[in-house]
Amino acid sequence: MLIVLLGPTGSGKSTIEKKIGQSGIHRLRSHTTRLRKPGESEDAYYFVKKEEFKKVDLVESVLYKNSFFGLSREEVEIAETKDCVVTLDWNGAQQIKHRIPFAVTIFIDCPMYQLEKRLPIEIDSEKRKKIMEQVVLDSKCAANCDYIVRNYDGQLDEACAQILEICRQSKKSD
Ligand SMILES: Nc1ncnc2c1ncn2[C@@H]1O[C@H](COP(=O)(O)OP(=O)(O)OP(=O)(O)O)[C@@H](O)[C@H]1O
Ligand SMILES: Nc1nc2c(ncn2[C@@H]2O[C@H](COP(=O)(O)O)[C@@H](O)[C@H]2O)c(=O)[nH]1
Repeated sequence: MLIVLLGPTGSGKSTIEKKIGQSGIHRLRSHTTRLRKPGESEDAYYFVKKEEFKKVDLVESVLYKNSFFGLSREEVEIAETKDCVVTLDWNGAQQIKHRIPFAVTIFIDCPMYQLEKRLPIEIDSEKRKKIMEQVVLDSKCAANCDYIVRNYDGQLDEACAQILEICRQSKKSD
């Protein structure tokens, strides 16, 4: 079973991945050529050089902000026997939907004003404006996802419970 999370920055995708991980949902690890961000955990991705990335057997890949991201066949195969979650952009999610019939896409929804409040305080107004413009673009894919789950402020437990329920129902209908 493979759950693919999508949603704008700050909607809570990594927080949800961690929380549903406590219920036994395994997080798949993507490869990327981007550098590790300060404070980012070492296992957030397989951080690799472009030459190495090109050699990986990938099920899907995208070029995003000058860096490559992709999910390897080896990672996807884990989802054949285990309940798994991965966060992808819309382009990658479409590729996965074509190739992995049991993948379920879930858009994580949050109101704009809450997303803006969740942005780190040090981000200046110019950058905030750009990020929020991208939020509008990223939100357009919601209607094409299999499910939309609200992760409004204070509703993390409810959001995770809904995702676990979707996982249960999807396995039943397989
Ligand atoms: N239900 C919620 N209520 C309040 N705060 C939340 C909730 N869910 C997540 N947050 C907070 O919102 C912030 C952004 O969450 P997170 O990093 O999980 O988002 P994301 O979608 O993974 O973002 P990005 O795409 O930028 O990596 C974090 O500070 C997190 O603690
Ligand atoms: N198509 C894919 N998109 C991916 C993958 N791993 C992450 N992502 C998406 O890339 C951007 C940037 O991520 P960040 O860690 O730099 O914030 C974000 O939209 C992720 O959802 C992947 O394997 N394939």
